[in-house]
Amino acid sequence: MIARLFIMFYAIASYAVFFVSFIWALGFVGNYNQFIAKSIDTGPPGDWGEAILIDVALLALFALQHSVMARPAFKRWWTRVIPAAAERSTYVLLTSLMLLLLFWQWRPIPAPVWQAEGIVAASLTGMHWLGWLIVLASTYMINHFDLFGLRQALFALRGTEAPPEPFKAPLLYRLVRHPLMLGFLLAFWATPTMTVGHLLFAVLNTAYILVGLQLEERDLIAAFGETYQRYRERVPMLLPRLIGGRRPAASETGVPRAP
Ligand SMILES: C[S@@+](CC[C@H](N)C(=O)[O-])C[C@H]1O[C@@H](n2cnc3c(N)ncnc32)[C@H](O)[C@@H]1O
Repeated sequence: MIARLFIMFYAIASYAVFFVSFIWALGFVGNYNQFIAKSIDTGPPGDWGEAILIDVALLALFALQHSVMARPAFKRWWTRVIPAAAERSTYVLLTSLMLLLLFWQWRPIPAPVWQAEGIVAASLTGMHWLGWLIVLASTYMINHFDLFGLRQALFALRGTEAPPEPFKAPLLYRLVRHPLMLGFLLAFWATPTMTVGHLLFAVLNTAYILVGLQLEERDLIAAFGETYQRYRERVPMLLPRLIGGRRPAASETGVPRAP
């Protein structure tokens, strides 16, 4: 019972660290210096070469941890070392710590790339916040409490193991297969003030998201098989179809097409 309570406490503590990193992420990317200690463009402009080297290293470190620890093979090995119920919380905790390190150590390159004014600036700020809203909403469409390890800890507290989450495609997941990542892309790119440092952050994160999604989809196909394959054929990856879209083939729906 003590061990189960400890896992629950660990899951809540990891969630609290995630919460801090998420709030800092909002302030970091949006440059809200009045609320947070350091944002993407704050700090004295230093040497570009050194800044690029450090920023790329920080993002690479985050990408490595975030992708390696998400793979099923790593999880199988890792859950021989730590309790299965604490695996997701550990992932959340280490990811959040990596993000805090990145925000803290990020070197700004504040040279401007674009500066929007008036209605364009307001629209970009609106799209930026829409992106964050999509990120948060998407976690609830999958299962917020499972993604952040709280569900697994709660099951452990009751003395059972959480069953794996089934395939889901509600709401935004009917428009694109990865709304959460689409939200991040909006939040990173839609800004009235784009600097060289911010552009580096947006470009590298976009590349990482595109590579990460290949790995995630490989795992999703292994987990959900034919169901995910059909979903993949029917629903675009990141950009929603604006009008109509392709009619699903009979093989995708199981229902013969009307002539
Ligand atoms: C951080 S979430 C990102 C989900 C998705 N890539 C997105 O951008 O909206 C990653 C987790 O969601 C799960 N996942 C992704 N798509 C799913 C789906 N359609 N149904 C159930 N789980 C899904 C993956 O297995 C993974 O554990």
